[in-house]
Amino acid sequence: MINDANRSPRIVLYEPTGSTAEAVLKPNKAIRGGIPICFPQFANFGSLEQHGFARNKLWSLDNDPSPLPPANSQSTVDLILRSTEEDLKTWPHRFELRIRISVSASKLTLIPRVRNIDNKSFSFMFALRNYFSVSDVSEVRVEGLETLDYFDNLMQRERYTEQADAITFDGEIDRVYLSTPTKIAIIDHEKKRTFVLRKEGMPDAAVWNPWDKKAKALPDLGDEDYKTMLCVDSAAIETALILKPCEEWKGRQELSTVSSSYCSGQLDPRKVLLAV
Ligand SMILES: O=P(O)(O)OC[C@H]1O[C@@H](O)[C@H](O)[C@@H](O)[C@@H]1O
Repeated sequence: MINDANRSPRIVLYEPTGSTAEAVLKPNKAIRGGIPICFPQFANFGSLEQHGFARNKLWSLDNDPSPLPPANSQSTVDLILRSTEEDLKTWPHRFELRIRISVSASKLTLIPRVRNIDNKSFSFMFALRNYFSVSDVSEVRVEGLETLDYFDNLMQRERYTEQADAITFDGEIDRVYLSTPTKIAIIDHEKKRTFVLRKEGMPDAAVWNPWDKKAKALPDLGDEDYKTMLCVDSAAIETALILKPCEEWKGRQELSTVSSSYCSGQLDPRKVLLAV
């Protein structure tokens, strides 16, 4: 961990072959990018602030990530967020939210965990909001969500069934795809690059792009930036996760990229992993 020129703490993960990942720790405001963590609520699906309070908090280094083994390499970091007295006023449940972040030459792995340290059960939603950098969103296809049901947040959360062979983008999108497979591919034709998202414990996938009008209304997004971004989240939204006292929930997400040799229709995890 280092302090930058503005004295903000930064966590930088290094991996021997040269990959890096960096997080800037600033209180009270989520970054429009990276992987903000939505907890204990997704979007406005409840009475808390949009996407819950966790993404706006300053996390700490977690020195006791048990039962995971201690992280003993420069490419892994464990972070923790504990409920504060202030949080308890709006969400009266004592929790520990942990995340292990590991970077390697071929993938970024996130292991989120939530532990109930209260004396009564609680339920929550969870999402890893992945901001993918793409060359041109109107040339991107997302595979793995076809034929699935989704809630359309642009249509008062009405439920629809996806009819397209793959998801493509020509306007604002704000959906939660339900009970998705564990692998989703985000295929960037122009960059000849495919992101492969593999997830466990988070059955849903939210897809968001604000498009031109909403991008203009977002103060922290440039007017044209919607063209080069796409959010595809690993999420548990439709069925809230429930924890009894002392119980812990654990999810897992792996992000990797493969080159353009990975084409539509090859969503076979073994092929994808061997090609990395
Ligand atoms: O601007 P935020 O809080 O990061 O959220 C972006 C969008 O995220 C979507 O998932 C929500 O359904 C939208 O309502 C929201 O506008």
